[in-house]
Amino acid sequence: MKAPVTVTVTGAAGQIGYALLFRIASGDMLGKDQPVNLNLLEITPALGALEGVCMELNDCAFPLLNAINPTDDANKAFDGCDYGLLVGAMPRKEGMERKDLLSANGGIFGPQGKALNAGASRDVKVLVVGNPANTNALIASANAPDLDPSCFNAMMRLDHNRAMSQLAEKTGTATTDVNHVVVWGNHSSTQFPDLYQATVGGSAALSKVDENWYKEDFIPTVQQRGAAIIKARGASSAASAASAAIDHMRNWALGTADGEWVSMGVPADGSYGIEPGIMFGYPCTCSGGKYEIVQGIELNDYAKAKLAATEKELREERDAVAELLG
Ligand SMILES: NC(=O)c1ccc[n+]([C@@H]2O[C@H](COP(=O)([O-])OP(=O)(O)OC[C@H]3O[C@@H](n4cnc5c(N)ncnc54)[C@H](O)[C@@H]3O)[C@@H](O)[C@H]2O)c1
Ligand SMILES: O=C(O)C[C@H](O)C(=O)O
Repeated sequence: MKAPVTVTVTGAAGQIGYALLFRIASGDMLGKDQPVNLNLLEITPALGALEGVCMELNDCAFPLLNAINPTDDANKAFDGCDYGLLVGAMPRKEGMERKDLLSANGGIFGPQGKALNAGASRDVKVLVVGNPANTNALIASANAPDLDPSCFNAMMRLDHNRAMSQLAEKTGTATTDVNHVVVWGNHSSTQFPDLYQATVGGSAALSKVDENWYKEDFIPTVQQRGAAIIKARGASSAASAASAAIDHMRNWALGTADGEWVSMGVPADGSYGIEPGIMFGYPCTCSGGKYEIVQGIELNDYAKAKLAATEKELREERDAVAELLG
C-alpha cells in the first residue's frame, strides 16, 4: 500500500465540496491504491455543517480515507498539502458575470497562497475552482513566491467536458469518440471553445457539423452553460464542477492517455503569443506529474481574434486585482 498523501479542500461544506469529497475519498481522483488524508478548510460559521460532512465521510468507511482534519485555520489546512483544491468562494447569481465576484472572492486567495507557500509540499498541485478561477489562481500563485508558478492551475475542465459532450451529442457519438477539443483562455463568457483541431471517431469534427452550428450554437452554448445551469437550478453547477475537478487532478497527477488533450488553465508562457502574467486555458498533455502545453497548432484569423478577446479580459481582471498580487 502507498503512503497517504494530503489533499486540502477549501469550501468543504459547500455544494461542490459535498460532491467532491466522497469521490476523492473513494479513489476516483488519485487512484484506487492511493490512501488520502483530507484537510478540510471552512470559515468558522460553517464548521458545524462541516462536522456533519465529516460524520458522513466516516460513515462511508472508505478503505482509502486515512484521516480527516477539519479546520478554519488556513495554515493548518495547507500544512503538508500535496494536492490543493481551492473551491471555497462565493458563487455568482443569475445576471452576474464571474468577474463580478472578484471583489468578494479575490481577497480569499492571497492568504491561502501565503499558507501554501509556508507549509505545502514543494511540488504541490493546486487547482483553483472558486470564481473567477483564472484570476484567483493568479492571486494565489503571486502570494506563494517560493512555489513554482506551475504548481498553480485554474479549472477549465468543466468547459472542456461541456464542449466534448455537446459535440458528441450533435454527432450522435460518445464522448470517448471525441478528441482534441480545446477551450482557450478564461473560464468566462469570453472563452474560446475551439473545434478546429477536434476529431470525432478520428475524422475532423468540422467535417461532421456545419460551420453555422459551430459558430452560432456550439460556441455560445458552451460559453453560457454555467449561466444556463444557474437559471435552471437556481444554483450554480456543483456535481459537474466536482467531476471536472476530479478529472483535472487525475490527469495532472496520473497522466493523460496517449494522444489525449485536456484543457487546463496554466500560467501563460508565451505559447500562442500569450505573454506571461495571466492564467490561460491551453490544450495540455500530462505525464510524470507535470503538464505540458501542446505546441504547433496553426491558429486561423478567427481563432486568433477569439484568443485576443479572452486574453484582453484576463489582463483587465489582473489589473483590477493588482494590489492583491503580493
Ligand atoms: N471553475 C469552475 O468551473 C467552477 C464551476 C462551478 C463553480 N465554481 C465556483 O466555485 C465556488 C464554490 O461554489 P459552491 O457552489 O460550492 O459554493 P457554496 O457557496 O455552496 O460553497 C462555498 C463554500 O466556501 C466556503 N468559504 C467561503 N470563504 C471561504 C474561505 N475563505 N475559506 C474556506 N472556505 C470558504 C463557504 O463557507 C461555503 O461553504 C464558487 O465561486 C463558484 O462560482 C467554479
Ligand atoms: O457559471 C458559474 O458561475 C459556475 C461555474 O463557473 C460554471 O461554469 O458552471
